[in-house]
Amino acid sequence: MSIKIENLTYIYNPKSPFETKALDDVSLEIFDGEFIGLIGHTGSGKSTLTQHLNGLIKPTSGKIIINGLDITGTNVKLPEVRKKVGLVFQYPEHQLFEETVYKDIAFGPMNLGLSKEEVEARVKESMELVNLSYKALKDRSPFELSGGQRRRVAIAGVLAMKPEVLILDEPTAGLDPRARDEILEQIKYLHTIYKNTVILVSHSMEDIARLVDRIIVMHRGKVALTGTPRKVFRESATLEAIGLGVPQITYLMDKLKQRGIHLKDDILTVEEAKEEILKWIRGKENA
Ligand SMILES: Nc1ncnc2c1ncn2[C@@H]1O[C@H](COP(=O)(O)OP(=O)(O)OP(=O)(O)O)[C@@H](O)[C@H]1O
Repeated sequence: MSIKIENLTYIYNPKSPFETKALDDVSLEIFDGEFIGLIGHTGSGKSTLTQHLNGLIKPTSGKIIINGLDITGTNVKLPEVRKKVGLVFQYPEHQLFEETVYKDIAFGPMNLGLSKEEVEARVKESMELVNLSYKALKDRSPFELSGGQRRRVAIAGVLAMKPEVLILDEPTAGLDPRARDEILEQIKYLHTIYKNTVILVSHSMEDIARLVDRIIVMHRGKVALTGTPRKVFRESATLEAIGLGVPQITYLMDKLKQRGIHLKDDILTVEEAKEEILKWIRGKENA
């Protein structure tokens, strides 16, 4: 599914002393099957933007067109939009409410009016996708599980709806590094098998650089930069000016360049850096 955002502005508490312009004339396009990383400082407008994409918030002005349909129009059926655009909120486990893992994950598909068998198949499949054992956990209370497992249950609940657009707002916030890496790898895996459109919101360049096709950087309610991770990381001065660091490896490569050691320009991972540095050493030895 493709998403087109045209001149989107959103103001919280308009015409009051608490008025805040959270989005300021944002225009951008997200293509079918893209894996997007939406990055920005706290308060830059990321959550406000994502909540517009399934109609949770109506724009102050501007349009959101999903697969050709303007979802800000008056006669649009928002439940239909929400079947297609799944949003995993920040700390989604706070919204778990059923007494068993099964019931929680089944809640969305049941509301779609699917048969009992289809609901069960979807619960099983989505639990497998987030690496939760169906057999061992389906009858447990979500509240007995670890933080990482509860997060997975909440993500599985959205996956069970089979959304064509999957939006995850800081899905790893508050998790330990291992749980964070596992969840990010699973999201990447999901995208490779389903080829759906994925928007992953994050504070951290480091976390998402390896995963996404394109990064959109938000700053004070506007799009500050957009492009492939390699292209965006070349803008290290702009990123630093808005208080977003580049991955450590990019920083290190910049420092080497300043000392006259010119390696490939757009290194993203430690493996690539290792290869380039070894190549450089071999070049020196043979010189
Ligand atoms: N419910 C609300 N009422 C009033 N102002 C709000 C509300 N939600 C967000 N804002 C303000 O809108 C601006 C954008 O906030 P938003 O939550 O969209 O940013 P964000 O980039 O998602 O931040 P974070 O990374 O902390 O989630 C901020 O100035 C924020 O204080």
